[in-house]
Amino acid sequence: MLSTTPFDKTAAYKKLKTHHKTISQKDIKTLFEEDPDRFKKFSIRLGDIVLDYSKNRINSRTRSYLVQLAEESGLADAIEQMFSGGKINATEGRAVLHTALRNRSNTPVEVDGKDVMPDINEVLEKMKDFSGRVRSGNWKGYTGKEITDIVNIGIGGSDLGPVMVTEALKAYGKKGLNVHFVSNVDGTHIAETLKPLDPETTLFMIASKTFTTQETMANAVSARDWFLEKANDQEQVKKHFVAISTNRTEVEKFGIDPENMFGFWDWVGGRYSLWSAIGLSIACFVGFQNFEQLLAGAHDMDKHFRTTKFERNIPVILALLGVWYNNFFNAQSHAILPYDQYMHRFAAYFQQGDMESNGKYVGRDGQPVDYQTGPVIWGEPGTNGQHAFYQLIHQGTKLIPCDFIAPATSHNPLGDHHKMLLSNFFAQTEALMNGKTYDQAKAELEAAGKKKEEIDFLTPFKVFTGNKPTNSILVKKITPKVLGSLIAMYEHKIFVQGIIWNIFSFDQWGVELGKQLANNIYPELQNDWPVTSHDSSTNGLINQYKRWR
Ligand SMILES: O=P(O)(O)OC[C@H]1O[C@@](O)(CO)[C@@H](O)[C@@H]1O
Repeated sequence: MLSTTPFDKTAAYKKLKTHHKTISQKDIKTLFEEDPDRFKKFSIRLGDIVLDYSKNRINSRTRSYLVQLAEESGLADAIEQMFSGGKINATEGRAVLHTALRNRSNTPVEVDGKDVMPDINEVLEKMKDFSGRVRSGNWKGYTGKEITDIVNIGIGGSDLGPVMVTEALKAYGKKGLNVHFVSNVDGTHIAETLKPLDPETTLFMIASKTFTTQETMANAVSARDWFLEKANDQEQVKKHFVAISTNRTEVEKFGIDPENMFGFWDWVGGRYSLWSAIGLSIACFVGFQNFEQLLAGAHDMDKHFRTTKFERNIPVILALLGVWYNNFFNAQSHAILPYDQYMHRFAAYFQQGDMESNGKYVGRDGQPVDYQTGPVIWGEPGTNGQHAFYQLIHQGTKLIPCDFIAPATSHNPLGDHHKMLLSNFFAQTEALMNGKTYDQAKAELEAAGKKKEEIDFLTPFKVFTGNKPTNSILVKKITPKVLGSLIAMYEHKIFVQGIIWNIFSFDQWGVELGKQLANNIYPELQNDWPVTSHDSSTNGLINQYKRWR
């Protein structure tokens, strides 16, 4: 198990506490006035990605103390333990090796003394063959027709990654091959999805690491019923159902041909699994070569993360800035704002990635921590967010550090749209930093010819305090490779923060209690008798439901 000094017991923490008192007296605009060359000092270029973190409440001293915090937290060892298959998921006794799934260097990675790369490559070959057959039309349905629609049935990490990536890479999708995603146990989700589809040309991918998740199994049974209603022959299931899981026994019990099973391993966390066979819908949609580019991009970021000194290390810098605001400025959330409509599910993906990893209150020593851990992650694409919640980010009372992400080139170069989009991308971080002073607001109202009493009344509402921290991540274009690097960048940011907060980032015991209680209530809903087994609120709600249904 990793031995690290608890966060608030490090020497760096004490230095940062003292430093915070002085640096927080200066706003970011002043820091730029003192050192106009900040962009050069506080930006990092990695291939087609530039991270500009100069619009933050930091100077070189802040950065050096934050880097010291990372060093004191044992980060260097922790990184090596992860990449080399150490069982750092201690409460489940597992390694954490999503990095092996995209280890395009193919260097050996051992788990329990066995190199896992041959198994990984075998599954990749199977994915390549299968996706090639589906895309070429060689995989036929039970009436001999080609597949036109793929339905991925899964939830959490067995859904969010494929959804996000197939949306972000829609420009690479194969015409005539549609992907759909069913996750919610709410019957509406599968009912609405299947309405326009034809069982003869629909292929279901049942994606579930455990193959026991209630929502996924319920949806899988309903999908099979829908299919058999028309096919009316159990024998035909194997032409329209494949399974993606670690649980062969449950896959066979469901009735899916083991030949049609794409396996992965317990050292792949659900929220880190899109690189595994869980990415089969991605490979079918964008083609296996583009899926390999996605892996290659992530591998580039892995190599950067594993070999670059912390002050020039993109995931480490992002993680340390997050700790700076989370733990020294009491920011409760972090916004991810992609200025790219195809990336509209990117923030949602990292709601699970970040909050299921670092939404923990018990430290690695088994004791409750006495400091803040994982932030709330949220966000929407720009420019939509500007018309929804930027009011609060600009003039609210809460500090919300934001990551702005944008591609220099669009997949849809239509007129001046992209220039308009990027003008907003550049302007927002400038506005959040500089704000607008009282005198500037007043002068604008005077120039607009407003009367004195109106100016005196309105001016305070038009003042922007500024000094709102942002990171800008500018990429050349959202390609499979760049996207792979961006996803891995945030994965490693999450990892670094978990090490610094001295928590276990790769289990998710917090999702169990709700499931357990739902399993107790579900049988109570099978009849009309009033329930009395819960508190008055739960009893009251269940009994009102029974009266209404
Ligand atoms: O892939 P599966 O085993 O069906 O789990 C689905 C999701 O359920 C969880 O909430 C764990 O129970 C997520 O961690 C996971 O991604």
